[in-house]
Amino acid sequence: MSDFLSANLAGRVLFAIPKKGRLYEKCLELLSGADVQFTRSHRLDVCLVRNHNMALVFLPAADIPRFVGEGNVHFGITGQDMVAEAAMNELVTEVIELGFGKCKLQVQVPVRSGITSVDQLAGKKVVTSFEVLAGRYFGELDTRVGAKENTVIEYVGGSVEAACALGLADGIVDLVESGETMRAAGLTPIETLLTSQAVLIRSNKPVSSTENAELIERVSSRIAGVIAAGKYVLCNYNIPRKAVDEAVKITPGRRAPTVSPLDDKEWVAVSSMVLKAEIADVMDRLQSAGATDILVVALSNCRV
Ligand SMILES: Nc1ncnc2c1ncn2[C@@H]1O[C@H](COP(=O)(O)OP(=O)(O)OP(=O)(O)O)[C@@H](O)[C@H]1O
Ligand SMILES: O=P(O)(O)OC[C@H]1O[C@H](OP(=O)(O)OP(=O)(O)O)[C@H](O)[C@@H]1O
Repeated sequence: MSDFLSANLAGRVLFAIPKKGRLYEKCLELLSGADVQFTRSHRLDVCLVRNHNMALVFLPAADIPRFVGEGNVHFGITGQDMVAEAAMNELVTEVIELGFGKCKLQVQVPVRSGITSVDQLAGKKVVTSFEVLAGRYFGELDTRVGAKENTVIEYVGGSVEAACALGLADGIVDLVESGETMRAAGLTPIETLLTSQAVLIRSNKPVSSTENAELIERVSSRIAGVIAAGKYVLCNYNIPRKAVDEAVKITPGRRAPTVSPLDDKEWVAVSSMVLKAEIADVMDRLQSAGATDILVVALSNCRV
């Protein structure tokens, strides 16, 4: 790290971001939505934030839980799977589930192996990048089934799905999202160890100054706003006054909908936040209740 950087890091809030991989682009979108301004120079994994007393530290997603848990950085974004694998659940607090990087950690075996239950893997060989979680899981399994020999857990850093075909393993423990990688490798899932998504975590160690504690709070709250904006739309419509009670039940909003008078005494205008995933159904029900001019507006940001 340059002398300039180390001198300027002192006293700043440190925020860890995955340096590449599945979560990287989404994290950049979040930082932009939260107006965290920075320029990442080509070779550097630390950069100063221009508009806050903060620096970003770009780290492998797997290392972020430990850095946050041990208090080397104040907060960060990583996967729940990484927090569990690093055994850092007690040392960090999950502040926000971010809704991306969703996947499952599954035990998989070759379709042609005929294995249908994890019990059949006891005493055999399992390859994984999640040696802690897999080790704990198969350790308990070995005890439960009274295996004569312990299941062997072998670590590989990537391309785990190739292990069975290469004769290295009887089964693997790996992440699955669409299932494409698993199917292409001729594998099938027989057990789910955990489900995961990206999370904002903060260290349980105390923050040295009130200003820094407030800054962590402010940036977390901005990120929560960006995430909420992605989940909700704003639904505006006109409805006869006599039907407004029914309409409000359909669009109760987060706290309560805004109901405003119109120039026509018999009608009111309603504005309410609605979950994006439910909007089509909500529009159908509003129409049946007598609503007209139903407009749905995307939110680019919000504070909830
Ligand atoms: N296929 C996937 N779909 C969704 N999320 C995933 C998927 N694979 C991994 N993730 C999530 O993204 C996190 C980071 O995974 P990724 O494979 O990008 O890590 P990495 O090993 O640091 O990057 P790289 O593979 O580029 O070295 C995982 O811990 C998991 O939470
Ligand atoms: O179910 P799918 O949608 O196919 O995704 C699963 C794949 O994604 C992850 O690997 P990634 O592509 O991140 O590369 P890696 O093997 O380098 O970790 C994971 O390890 C699987 O291989």
